[in-house]
Amino acid sequence: MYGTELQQLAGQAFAKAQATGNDFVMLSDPKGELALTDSQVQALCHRRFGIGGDGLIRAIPTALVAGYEHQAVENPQAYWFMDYRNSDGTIAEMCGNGVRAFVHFLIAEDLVDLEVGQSLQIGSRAGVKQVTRLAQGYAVNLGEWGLIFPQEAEQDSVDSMVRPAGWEQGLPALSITMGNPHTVVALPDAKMLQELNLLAAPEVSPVPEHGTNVEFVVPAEPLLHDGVAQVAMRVHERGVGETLSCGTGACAAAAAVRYWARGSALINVWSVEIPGGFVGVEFQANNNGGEDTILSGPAQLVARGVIGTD
Ligand SMILES: N[C@@H](CCC[C@H](N)C(=O)O)C(=O)O
Repeated sequence: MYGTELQQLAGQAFAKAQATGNDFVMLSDPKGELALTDSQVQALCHRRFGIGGDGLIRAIPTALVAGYEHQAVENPQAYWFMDYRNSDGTIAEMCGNGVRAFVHFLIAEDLVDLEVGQSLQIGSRAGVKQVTRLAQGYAVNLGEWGLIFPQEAEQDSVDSMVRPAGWEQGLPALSITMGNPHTVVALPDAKMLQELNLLAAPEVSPVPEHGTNVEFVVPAEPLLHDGVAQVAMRVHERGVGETLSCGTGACAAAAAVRYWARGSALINVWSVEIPGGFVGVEFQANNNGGEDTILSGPAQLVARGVIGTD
């Protein structure tokens, strides 16, 4: 299985990275020569027949990405573009864990020089994002979050229904864009979150135009610990299945719980526990009257190698 696809890529150097257990095959393509097919991505991400990963990220100069060259013109600092693919080969607009892993990879490959405290601009399908290197990990400004169905949500705080596999009834949900789509559902307790079957995709109605990632959240009681709001989350990702973490999903989860509680004082600093660890989420008012979302967390390179089919 996938022998042909791997053969076609034989000799290509790769790295493997993870960020809170969300793992990626990383490829460097400085001349824009690697036009990967869906089945090549599936082969590389396959956990038995390939390298294994929730997704694949190709580092390519922004100026060479068809349809996104303007990002390099408007923002010459955004030299590198994060070309993200889900493990099934589909393209996603953004990956919050992936962009941290991406910058870590660029540093490790000597493609950029970035000291702690310095920031870098990264081209992506969701626009140019600023990533800052922290003493431990990275923080990325993912830009403005938004409601996918604003009219419905504003009437009711509920705009969709989600039915997890094996459940008779659906649960109320809120669909949020972080550049990519998310549908967030609150569960009453941690036991229910733990027992949830996420092997099959939950049923979402209505489905946002380009599909959705589904996050299940349990807010801590009390919500605040030392001024930080705490939630636990599990996710079923579009194009992947259940993963140990989803950075944009953590931001959407915090944004949804915050939206549901908007009658009381808004909390801006959140900690999201996922099966792969913890990420931080911060909301900051921006100049457009909206709110930017800043995601922070670790990233690590776990291996380097060369694709081969001997
Ligand atoms: N795991 C990522 C999100 C990856 C893309 C997602 N599966 C989609 O299709 O939108 C993250 O950390 O944000």
